[in-house]
Amino acid sequence: MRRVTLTQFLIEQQRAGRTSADLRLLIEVVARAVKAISVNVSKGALAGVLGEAGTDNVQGEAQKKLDVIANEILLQANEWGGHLAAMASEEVEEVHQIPFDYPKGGYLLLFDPLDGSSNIDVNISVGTIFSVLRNTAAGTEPDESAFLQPGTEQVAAGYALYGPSTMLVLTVGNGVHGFTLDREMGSFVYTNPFMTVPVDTSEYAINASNQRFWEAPVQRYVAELQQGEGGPRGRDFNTRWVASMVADVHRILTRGGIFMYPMDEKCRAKGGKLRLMYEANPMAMIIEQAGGAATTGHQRILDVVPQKLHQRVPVILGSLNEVERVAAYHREA
Ligand SMILES: O=P(O)(O)OC[C@H]1O[C@](O)(COP(=O)(O)O)[C@@H](O)[C@@H]1O
Ligand SMILES: [Mg+2]
Ligand SMILES: [Mg+2]
Repeated sequence: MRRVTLTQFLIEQQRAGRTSADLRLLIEVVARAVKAISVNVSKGALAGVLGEAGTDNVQGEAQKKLDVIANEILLQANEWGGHLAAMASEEVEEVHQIPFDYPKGGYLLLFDPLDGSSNIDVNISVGTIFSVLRNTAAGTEPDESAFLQPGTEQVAAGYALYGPSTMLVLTVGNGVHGFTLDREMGSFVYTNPFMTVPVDTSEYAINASNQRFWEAPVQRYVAELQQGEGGPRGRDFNTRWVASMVADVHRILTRGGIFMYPMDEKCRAKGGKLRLMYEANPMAMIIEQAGGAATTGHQRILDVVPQKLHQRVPVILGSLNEVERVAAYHREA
């Protein structure tokens, strides 16, 4: 099979009028930053990048060294790129402006620089998640309100998975495409065209230790799965929980499944666990582009009108028929 690189794939998307030259170049800059993060992640203790950074982020979470390193790599690479009006990151409270003397562009980039932080020190797959919006705000320094666009307004979304191999999975609104990093060549090679999520599945992902905090619809749904063949579902279900959203979602994109971080009594005050703008929205766009579905339980995630940059939402996504069943249980409740 002819080896196609990410650059060639994006040029073909541009020729087909699916991306602008600026968006193509922006994605290339993100891909370069991902390669640098991948080098740091794969070096681990050899590069002294494991452990706590000794600082907290806007979420009040203790930052890992790699959270800070990955954030710096993405900020620096994209500041210089010339395709952005501004950026937002899980690790930075305010909107990150492009330095005044740097060229600016028409896009807004949002990212979770290191997803699955609790797995860094135990050498389990982690990732990076990103989302791209158009800058609709007038003026040179977009503020938070410029970013508060529903997920339907995303022009691109993607994630990097730092696992046994490093992969980049993205959509520009024309299906979902996977690329594997060829470390010798130093480039991403097109390995997974048009990834799709099977509509049915027998595999679910949820942090079961939160069961006592779940709402009735999720209690009911998971109880039925656990009853297996002898229960109302009439077949057995298996479970997986990596606790790195990127890794759990990648498994679902590869072989199907349902991922749930629903509303529960533990995270109700915060509105949920996962962040809308740089975790839920990009993953929802990818899953929908792959034929799956993504809901808060009560609403399609991509239709949520954001109120705050670091807002959290319940997330239920994956194989269409299972996600619709969970949404139906919420309607019935
Ligand atoms: O520790 P828990 O409750 O299982 O939560 C795991 C979830 O938290 C996250 O690690 C949150 O993301 P960050 O690591 O980027 O903060 C998700 O990747 C994952 O799905
Ligand atoms: Mg995350
Ligand atoms: Mg993170």
